[in-house]
Amino acid sequence: MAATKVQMTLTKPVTFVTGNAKKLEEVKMILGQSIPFQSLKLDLPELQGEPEDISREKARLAAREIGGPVLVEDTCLCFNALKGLPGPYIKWFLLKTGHEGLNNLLAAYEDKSAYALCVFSLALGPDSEPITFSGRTEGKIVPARGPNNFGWDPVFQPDGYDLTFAEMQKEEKNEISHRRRALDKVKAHFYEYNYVPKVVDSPSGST
Ligand SMILES: O=P(O)(O)OP(=O)(O)OP(=O)(O)OC[C@H]1O[C@@H](n2cnc3c(O)ncnc32)[C@H](O)[C@@H]1O
Ligand SMILES: [Mg+2]
Repeated sequence: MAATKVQMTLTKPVTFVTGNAKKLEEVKMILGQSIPFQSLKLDLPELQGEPEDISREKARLAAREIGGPVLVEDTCLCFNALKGLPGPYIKWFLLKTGHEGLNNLLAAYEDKSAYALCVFSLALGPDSEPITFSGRTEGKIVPARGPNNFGWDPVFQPDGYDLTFAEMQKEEKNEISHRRRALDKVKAHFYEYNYVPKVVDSPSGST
């Protein structure tokens, strides 16, 4: 028996709202042609709370601003020794204390393990409840290595690699990153609900 699929045609293209050009660059590289989207540079408020709640609220604010379907994301860098902090507050910690300060935060602890967490939220409009998609990459905090052109990339070394995110080729980071893992879920959602026709990643055997 054929499975019934919910069909939700989007009347307007999705707008990815972010104030961060580097995020946008990675989202474009990761999504390629799979999900058509437009982008808008807008600095949304830095909210407090649990990562999913922050991301969801960000989407509500963005959808109100745009009046149509939006995608936003919030990124956390979580230190296990600090029970997940700085987490969603990493932007300010990085800004105020720099890469060295992030290392110093862990000076009193043996455990340097950390994880990068990216939470995307999709809101189909100002009155729709946003849906979240999380991606996580495990690693550790190390003294900065590599080019300093995207946030905390120089101090994050993913598990199983000798390179920090900053030392990796972009393609390599995008294969294993928190952002990639979250976007795989976003893509699956778009395909499942037929927002867009599936043009890539066809399951083997299908045409
Ligand atoms: O407008 P938005 O999308 O919120 O962009 P933002 O720069 O304010 O981003 P966040 O609020 O999510 O804060 C996350 C912080 O972590 C940084 N960041 C985000 N993703 C990163 C990544 O993949 N590698 C390194 N740093 C990253 C980013 O530059 C911020 O300082
Ligand atoms: Mg932000």
